[in-house]
Amino acid sequence: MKRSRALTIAGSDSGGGAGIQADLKTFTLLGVYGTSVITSVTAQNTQGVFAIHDIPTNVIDQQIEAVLSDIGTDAIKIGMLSSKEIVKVVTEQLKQYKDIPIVLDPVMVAKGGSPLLADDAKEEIKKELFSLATVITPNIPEAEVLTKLTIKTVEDMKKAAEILIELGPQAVLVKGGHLVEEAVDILYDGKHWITFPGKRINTKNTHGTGCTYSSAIAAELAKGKELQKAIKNAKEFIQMAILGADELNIGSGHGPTNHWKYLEEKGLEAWN
Ligand SMILES: Nc1ncnc2c1ncn2[C@@H]1O[C@H](COP(=O)(O)OP(=O)(O)OP(=O)(O)O)[C@@H](O)[C@H]1O
Ligand SMILES: Cc1ncc(CO)c(N)n1
Repeated sequence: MKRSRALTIAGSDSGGGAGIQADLKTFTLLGVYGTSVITSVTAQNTQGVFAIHDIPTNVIDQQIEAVLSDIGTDAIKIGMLSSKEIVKVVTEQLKQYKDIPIVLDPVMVAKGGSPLLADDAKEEIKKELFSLATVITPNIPEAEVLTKLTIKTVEDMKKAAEILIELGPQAVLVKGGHLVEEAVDILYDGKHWITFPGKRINTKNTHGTGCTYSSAIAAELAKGKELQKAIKNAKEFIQMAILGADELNIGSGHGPTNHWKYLEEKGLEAWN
């Protein structure tokens, strides 16, 4: 059977809950053939980040080249890009592939608070990479850093989206996982507002929710879904994964979400 293809350009999480590992699991469970470009290797588990080693930029460049010159891809998810130099090399490569949908998750800090992105890389991402994205998916703290707003409500999330759309992405999805009451996400394409509601689930096991969500959106885009439908399915995927997280009970800190849950609930329909 022919499978759609998705590429993740992100950091490695040795604990398997976030980064490249979460992305490849998500791609597989959603029926998509996954490829990867590793930007950094982190020594990480459910308790924290203990080391970060950036991959040399020429090796990142060659990974992208190796994947795209032979295998190709139907969508790209971008996660951790820890330095300005890494942002530059990824931008230069992706400028050549303007027709491939790109989901850009502007990852800045891990759940425990460890920074995953240098300050000057933030500016470079805003200036150079945002305009290549089909959708950018900041969480609330990331949207605050990018817009310098304080975000406490859905109205604040909308104000942030209005600022971020001006930086050139086709759409902005501000994620409300950090809101107190509900986990509602807001999509804005410069004209329309779409709300993706979500019940807040009370669990400490939310390591990698952002990575899993953005890679689920990329997988759905790879299968040919429109952006809105891709996000709707991905939201259902992440909600189920968070709901099932306590069953998994991995590690003693912030454990990963349950990537299998959506496939368990939907059966092979998950692959369509
Ligand atoms: N406790 C929760 N209950 C329900 N949904 C949640 C919860 N936490 C996050 N979400 C949802 O999960 C998705 C990911 O959002 P979130 O804001 O957690 O990303 P993130 O902070 O980038 O994650 P991370 O940096 O840990 O990978 C969003 O759809 C958000 O609404
Ligand atoms: C490698 C990696 N990417 C992203 C995140 C954000 O959750 C993380 N903790 N680790």
